[in-house]
Order: sequence, then structure tokens, then C-alpha cells
Amino acid sequence: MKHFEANFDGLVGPTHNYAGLSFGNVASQSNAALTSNPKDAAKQGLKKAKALADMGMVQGMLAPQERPDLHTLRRIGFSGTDAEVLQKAAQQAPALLQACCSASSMWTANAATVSPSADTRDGKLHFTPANLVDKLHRSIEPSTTGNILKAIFADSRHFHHHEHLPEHPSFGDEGAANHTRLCSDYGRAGVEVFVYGRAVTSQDMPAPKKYPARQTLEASQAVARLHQLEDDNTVFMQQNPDVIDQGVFHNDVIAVGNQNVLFYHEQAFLHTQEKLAEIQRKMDTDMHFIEVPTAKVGVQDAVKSYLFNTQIITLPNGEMAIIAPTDCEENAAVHAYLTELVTFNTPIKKVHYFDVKQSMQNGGGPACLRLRVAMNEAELAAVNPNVMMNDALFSRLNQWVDKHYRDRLTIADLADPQLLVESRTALDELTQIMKLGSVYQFQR
Ligand SMILES: N=C(N)NCCC[C@H](NC(=O)CCC(=O)O)C(=O)O
Repeated sequence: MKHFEANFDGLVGPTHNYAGLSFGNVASQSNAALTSNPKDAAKQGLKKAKALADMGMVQGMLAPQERPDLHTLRRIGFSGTDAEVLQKAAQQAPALLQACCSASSMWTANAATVSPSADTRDGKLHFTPANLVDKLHRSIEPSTTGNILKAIFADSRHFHHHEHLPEHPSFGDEGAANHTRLCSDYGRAGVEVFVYGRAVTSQDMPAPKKYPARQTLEASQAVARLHQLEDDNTVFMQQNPDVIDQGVFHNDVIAVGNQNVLFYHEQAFLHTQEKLAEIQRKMDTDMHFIEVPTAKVGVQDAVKSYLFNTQIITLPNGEMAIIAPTDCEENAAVHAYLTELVTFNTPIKKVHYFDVKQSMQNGGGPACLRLRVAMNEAELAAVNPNVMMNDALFSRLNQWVDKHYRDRLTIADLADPQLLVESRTALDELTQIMKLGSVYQFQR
């Protein structure tokens, strides 16, 4: 049976904006209050997804969430008509309104952790939506994320869905952004590497001092238990707290893996050599550990350019390619490194650059925009086909964006009741295009 790694990219929602909501995420904070362009943002994402489909990759799209989130605003005490709720929230608690308007679900690397069936004891593909408790605006995503994943991966003979972890900082879970699956072949049992920022139950372990560590060891262990992984195919590594304090708020900002390649910065982890040896011991093939030294690319350049928030994909011809943001091309040190990398003796042979600047300005690169789901043919055949990227879906979604999205959005616009109407109209139509059923609160 054939096996694939599919990428499911987050479709950028109609309220994409720059509110500076993510403390510890340098781009989000430094671009706060910029005017955004939701239409461009959605189209940049669609272009990247379509380009991967055209390279022969299996590519799907995940629907955005309902924003402004009137359900949450009402839950925290704003009442009246929808327009009144928006107006009162804007006047009395603008930060809460902004949190309820973020299009942050576009970064589907944070949607869930996914374990392919080759790794799990029950032989099913497991999903656990991330609770994202560290940030208010993200903590309101997991229930709808679960609805969307269930609407796409519906067949219980193949797919096993879990509830998100308890909503407490002890179980801070950021999903696939802190999880990398390594394997010799997508269909063979691999090694699932969970990278955490702090451990709650061992207070003497190092932790960042300035910025939050969003992922806990306890959350990673809980997901590994839920997904029925064996000790022999899991590795838990700690992220270097010093790099979290330099803006590496997720591990996928400093490391990325694919099959037998782990591409990471010299300063990414703690106890690096010991942990890499454990990975190698548990793998059934030789690993390529590609370590980028600080002397070639400093942490600041890595954070600015998102060198490691790149996708490493295996093309149908077996070669690997890197999908990088154009910001990597514009940074001299990073561009020089990538140009050299493809000449090394590793499976990575090409780099493709994509303009995803609307997302990058909020700290989301190509890898943040996608959730990886390794599947076999039978599982792929059970996926809702209406979310899979092809010529028809690409042109349908571009038309949909043209019809419903604004090309300019400021923070002040978030209270505009018309934006709510536009957003709901767009999402209602999208659920019909993607045949998702009623996944949103406003449809229930
Ligand atoms: N690295 C991965 N996988 N994902 C990137 C997520 C970026 C996101 N930015 C934001 O949520 C900013 C929203 C704002 O400020 O308006 C975050 O910090 O959670």
C-alpha cells in the first residue's frame, strides 16, 4: 500500500489583522496595529498550497474559525444585539474584542498533534486538538478545530479523535508546532519527537525568564499516552530556554524534521547530543542531523527570516525540497546558508521561496500554516475529498475570497457589525463548498 504525507493548510479567515496579541512572538508584537490585507493573506496561502499540489504533493485545506467570536463575547458578559455586543466590547474591553477577532486558526501547525496509524497501538490515525491555553485569543480555537477535523477525517474505522487536554497551564499544548515525526518511510513506524519548553512537575528544570514556555512536558506526555505510542517510538526533548527568551515561541521556529532529516539550530535544544543519540537508537535507518551553527546563522537571523519554519517535503521523485518564505531569500546569511545546503550530501536538493508576508508579520511562516497528516491510501480515500487542493478548488476558493474578503483591515474595523455579517456569510458558503456541515456556533 502507498503512503503519503499530506499537508493541510489553514485558509486565512476574513478578519486577519495585526493586534499584537502574542507576547513572546517578536513579529506579532512589533507589527501591532499595522493595517492588514485579509484578501492578500488568503491568496498568498492558497498560492503556496496550490504550488505544493502542483509539485505532486497531497494537499488539503482547513477552514478558518468563526470570528468575531460572538459566542465567547456573550459568555464573558457582553449582551444585546450582535452589533451592541461588538460596540460594548470595543468600548469597555478592546483587548478582549481583539482576542475574539484573531484569524490565528490559519496557523494549523497549532491545530492539533497528529500520530499516523503506523505508530499507534490501535492502528488508527490519532488527532488531539491543541488547547493553546497560553494565549487567550488562541485558547478559544480547540472546540471548533475538533469539529472541523471530525468533519474532514470522519471515518471512525481509520481516525481516532481525542478531546483537547485540560485547559490549565500545566497542560499547555501547542500541537504539531512542538512535535516532529521522523521515519524511514511514511508507512513504517517512526519516532515521534515531542519538544517541550518547561516541566511543571519538576520545578528544578531550567525554564525561560523573559517569555513564556507555551508547551509543557506534561502535555506532551499526555498526548503520547492518548495516541497509544510506545516508549520505543517517542523521544521527549527540552527546548533551550535561552532561545525562547530570544523569540523562539514554538520549536518549529528553530527546528524542522522530515523522514530521516532533522534540520535544527545549534542552540535549539538542551542536552542535544544525548537526545540525538536517543533518536538515532530508536530509528530504523540512519539519520541526517543537519545542525546550523551560530557562526553561520545567528538566532536573531533565524527568528527574523524563519529559516527553520520552512517545510521539508519529499517530492514524488524521492528528493527533498525546502519550502521557505521569501524573507529567507532577503536575509544575506540565511540565503547564503540555504544556497550552500543543497550542495551538501543530504536528501535536500532544492529550495522554493514563497511570499507569505501577511502571515509572517504575525509570526507565522510556511510551516506554521500547515498541519501534516501522514496517511496510507485507504486512509486518504476516507478523507472528505472536498477539502483537497486541485485546479477546481483553487479557482473556487480564489473566487470566494474575491467575493467576501476586504483588502484593508484596521483594529478599529473589528467592531464594525458589517464585518461580522461578511465573515458569517463567507464561512456559511465555505462550509457548503467544503461540505463540512454545521461546524460553527452560528450555524447551530
Ligand atoms: N510557529 C507556529 N507554528 N505558529 C505561529 C503562530 C503565530 C501566532 N501569532 C499570533 O497569534 C499573532 C496574532 C496577533 O498578534 O494579532 C501565535 O503567536 O500563536
